[in-house]
Amino acid sequence: MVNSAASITNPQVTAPLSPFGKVLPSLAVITHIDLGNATLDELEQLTRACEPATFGKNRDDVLDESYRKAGKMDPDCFSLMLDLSQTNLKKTICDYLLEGTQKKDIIAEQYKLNVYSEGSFFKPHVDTPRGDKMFGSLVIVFPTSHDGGALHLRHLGHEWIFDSGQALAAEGQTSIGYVAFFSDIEHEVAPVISGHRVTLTYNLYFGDSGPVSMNDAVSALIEDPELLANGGTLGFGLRHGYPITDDLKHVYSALKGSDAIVYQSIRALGFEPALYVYYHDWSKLSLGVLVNKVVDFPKGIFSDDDDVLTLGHDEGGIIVRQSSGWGTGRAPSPRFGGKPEPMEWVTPMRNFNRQQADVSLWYGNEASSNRVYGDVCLAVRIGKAGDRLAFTTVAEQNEAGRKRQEERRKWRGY
Ligand SMILES: O=C(O)CCC(=O)C(=O)O
Ligand SMILES: [Fe+2]
Repeated sequence: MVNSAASITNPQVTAPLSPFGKVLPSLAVITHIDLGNATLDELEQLTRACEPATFGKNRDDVLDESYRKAGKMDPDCFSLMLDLSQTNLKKTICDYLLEGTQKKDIIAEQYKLNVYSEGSFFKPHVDTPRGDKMFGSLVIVFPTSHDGGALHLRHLGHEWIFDSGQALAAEGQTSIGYVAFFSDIEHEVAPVISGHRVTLTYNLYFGDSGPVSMNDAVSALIEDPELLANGGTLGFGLRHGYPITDDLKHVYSALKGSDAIVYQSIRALGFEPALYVYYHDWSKLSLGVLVNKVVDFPKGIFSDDDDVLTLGHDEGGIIVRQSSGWGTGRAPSPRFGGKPEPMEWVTPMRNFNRQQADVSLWYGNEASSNRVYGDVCLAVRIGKAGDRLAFTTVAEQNEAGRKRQEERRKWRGY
């Protein structure tokens, strides 16, 4: 989700107004309202010119005022002086919402003008996707004073609230509020207590150069001889949240949206993307360990050189080192024999699927209580430049991990 109050001076809407609701062109009364300075009377006129808003239910548009109470005006009944291409909104949405190779063209299709006056609301719902390429919605809230009418967005137990009435009132200059969110986000407009919440909704689509070309984008990335020249691991942070239990097997078939596209594109190129929990080593920032399950970290203090990395490695994990960026020079624990595998993050790690555990570990010569964090990602092994498909397979890695785990068990005596 992105939201903000963008500074745009005097957004204006021109609307044909009629006391009869839907305006027929021949009967239309053309009125112009400056939504940056609208009077109460103008807003009431705008409200009256709207039709009751319907909502999409099983492919039908349904009118049910116990579910959605608001006014709507179709785009052929108004024209706006707000031109999205004159703002940086599409760029902002692209920067915050889209990742990696999806960061291309966005098409924002004007959908409806809505007026939520006193007592209006829209109960929890997800927007009906209009076509394969639709990935989300954008709501613009004009600076007309209102109390209540906050937009609540919910996803996997998280909730974000955008109280446009408060946010816009707090802005020093005339501004619009905006929220953009993915199509699978449940959202709700709380009842408007007073005033008028005037919004414009857009359907957001990927342009032609969007994720359909993901295969090409991933293949261009892998063909770059400077990227992991000697082979290594590419990491993709997951964009969506999934219910995680102790292993990750069930997540493969549940992958959604851009996560599914990345996964399929990589497989189509002959590589083997796999899901891992990436446990961070906070004391050595560029290092981490990829484990194909949630690690049940032991309680209690271990030997001197136990740390998150070695414990993860003992569980069959692969120690990886970010190959560029800050902190890349620090060494892993001496007990870990092999060299960490170089890793490049293609899309940043997100914490939607965070696993955490409290452990007591040795850092330097002091035992301390630590919270260990693991985030789920897709990782792909690639061979060296020129021979990218010569990579260690997931089965080979798992076998090596299993042997290591067995050795550690013997060594620890359990
Ligand atoms: O007005 C809003 O903030 C959201 C409206 C909405 O959910 C919709 O039009 O589908
Ligand atoms: Fe909606």
